[in-house]
Amino acid sequence: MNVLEIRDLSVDYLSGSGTVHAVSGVSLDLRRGEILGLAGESGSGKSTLANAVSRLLRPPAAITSGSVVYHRQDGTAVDVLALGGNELRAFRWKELAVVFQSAMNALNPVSAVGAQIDDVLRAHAPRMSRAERAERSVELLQRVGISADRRRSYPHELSGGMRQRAAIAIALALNPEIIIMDEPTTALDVVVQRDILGEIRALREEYGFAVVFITHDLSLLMEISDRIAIMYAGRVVESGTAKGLHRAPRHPYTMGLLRSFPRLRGPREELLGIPGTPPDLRSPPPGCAFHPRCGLAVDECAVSLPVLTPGGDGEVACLLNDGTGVS
Ligand SMILES: Nc1ncnc2c1ncn2[C@@H]1O[C@H](COP(=O)(O)OP(=O)(O)OP(=O)(O)O)[C@@H](O)[C@H]1O
Repeated sequence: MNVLEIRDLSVDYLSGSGTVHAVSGVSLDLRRGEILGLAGESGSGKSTLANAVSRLLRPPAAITSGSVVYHRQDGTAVDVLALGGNELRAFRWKELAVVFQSAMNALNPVSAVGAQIDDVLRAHAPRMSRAERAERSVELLQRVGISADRRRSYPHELSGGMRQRAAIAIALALNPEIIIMDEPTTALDVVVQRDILGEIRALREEYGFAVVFITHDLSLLMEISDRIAIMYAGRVVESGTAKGLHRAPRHPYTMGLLRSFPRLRGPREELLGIPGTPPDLRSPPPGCAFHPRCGLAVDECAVSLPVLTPGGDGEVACLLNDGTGVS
């Protein structure tokens, strides 16, 4: 059962030096209660996609095609891109909340964290009494591992990990169905990062929300996600279960990403990385955008744009995917 359906979504940035095709024809499903990881190098369009879905895009960004449909528990479908005014305000927080990379930027520096939860509740749950809001703020902070007495702390008085936890508590305030997390742990050290990943999974079990978790670190995504979609140059090039992608990646780019990050568990391996740099999205290479960097490319890769076709336990867009995997 899908909670969100993205179809053929394209987003451009209109700039003086040319149009940046940041997201091109992306179709993705988010299932109710799952953690969907979105991976890809910097500039692959992950944040643009997330911002389009959460309606946070600002000019010069423009959605040039596609649709985003949100399915409520009661069966009604919401055309997210058509929401405006009060409907959009209600959609954010109540149905979809976002946690950004830098909690310092997302949190209000001049307001205590408890008060910030209170603000969200006051704006979006007007029937709650002051006492109920205070109780809920403490409960949420405690739930993410922040003691009740820290509710009067300002963001700068908290560690990076605590700030990120506070941002998660605020996102949880109205019990949304979807939480989008854009690099929520990137700035944190590995131990804190792992604690928070564990916490997110536990919260998901408890509250049942679905998560879109964005990071460039594929090995980290393997730890937390149920399914993963890999983006390259604005397109999804492979998707599958975390287990499937880990065991048998099919797209040469996925293989490269897997070799680019140290695994959080398991034996040490040599990190190889991916040669070359991501393409300029004002004029991406013809055919498969990855072909100039791909060690397995054949002549046709420079000509034909591969479409997503079933592969492994998901889909892959690679001409070399013949159903048995690239070897
Ligand atoms: N305001 C903007 N104006 C023009 N181009 C932009 C703007 N914002 C992003 N882009 C371009 O859009 C493309 C996608 O960027 P986006 O931030 O979505 O990628 P990302 O995968 O989230 O990268 P990162 O991990 O660095 O956040 C990049 O080529 C980027 O340079």
